[in-house]
Amino acid sequence: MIARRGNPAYRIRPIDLFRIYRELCAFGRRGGCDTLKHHFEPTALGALRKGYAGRVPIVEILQEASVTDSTASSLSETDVGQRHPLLEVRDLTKSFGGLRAVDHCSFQVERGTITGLIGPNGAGKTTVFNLITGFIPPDSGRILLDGEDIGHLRPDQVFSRGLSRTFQIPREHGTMSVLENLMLVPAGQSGEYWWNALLRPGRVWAEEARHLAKAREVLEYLQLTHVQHEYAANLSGGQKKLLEMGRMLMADPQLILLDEPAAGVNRTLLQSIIGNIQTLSRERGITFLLIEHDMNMVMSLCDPVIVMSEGRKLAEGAPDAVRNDRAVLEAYLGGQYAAVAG
Ligand SMILES: Nc1ncnc2c1ncn2[C@@H]1O[C@H](COP(=O)(O)OP(=O)(O)OP(=O)(O)O)[C@@H](O)[C@H]1O
Repeated sequence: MIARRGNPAYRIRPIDLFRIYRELCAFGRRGGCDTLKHHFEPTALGALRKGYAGRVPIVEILQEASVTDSTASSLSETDVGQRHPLLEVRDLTKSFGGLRAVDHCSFQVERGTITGLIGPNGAGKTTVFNLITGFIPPDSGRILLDGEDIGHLRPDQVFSRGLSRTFQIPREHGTMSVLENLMLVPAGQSGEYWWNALLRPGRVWAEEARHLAKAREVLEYLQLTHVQHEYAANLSGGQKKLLEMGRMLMADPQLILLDEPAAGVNRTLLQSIIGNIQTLSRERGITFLLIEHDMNMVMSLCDPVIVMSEGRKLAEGAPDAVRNDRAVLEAYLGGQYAAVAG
């Protein structure tokens, strides 16, 4: 596609062109240029390197391809143009006996955002998380992840599609070390089957070495290396939340749902958690949807903010707009939100 610029240095073999096209399609579905370099698969990068023989920086090529090149523009129309939000909740409803916890609730989460989900106690936020992640089935409504209906899937199936979550109360394996907690995450490990250990020991070791390297990288990233051999049960509340985040990262998620990441966390670790969310969003293109009662955190970290009340979406918008929304203030009845709104 870029070969049509007329510069022979830009010529690409058809097979590489096909790979690039395929990867650009995948990229288009995932979100813009900024996140491309983090999502590009090694095969495509290899193809690009081969095609361009290192003459142009990869990111520059991709920006050209997706922004200015005419063939790439037609790609945008056919593929990127039909791009859907990363997560879409449509008309979701869930009752527990006579109590309607989620009541025809609809909202969207756009790629690359850190979206806040707030609302007074009992508004239905955690129930929405449980529905999205397959922990409970909806009574009605749809949940679409990247356009695919995931409303009927089990939690592990949702997880394998790149959607991870944390819980209000962390669910670490207390009698295992921090490192082991991370090593457990990758699904379908060959070592889970005893015959592989006998028949394919090399494969099992190689896989374990890969997971170990990744776990160490995640620990370093989250600054938990110093507690890697500690039992998870011995960690502080904040460290357990970081460990949960680490478990998410082991799965290379595209969307992370955080349920009250600030609850029970001291100020220092809270800054670390906030910093990690921002960096992961900016550098790895991970999208976040987070429930939080700490309004200072929500207002400084999230954009947009979705407000739920009595099972429904009450308001949505930029933090400042939501902060001054009368209906939102009323829903909180002059509680902590009103205090922040000043
Ligand atoms: N498994 C359940 N069985 C019965 N009622 C439930 C169940 N889960 C939630 N509820 C009820 O549904 C309503 C919404 O609860 P939910 O936990 O989703 O609210 P929330 O907005 O997350 O509240 P909070 O901010 O206090 O965590 C509440 O009245 C709650 O008591």
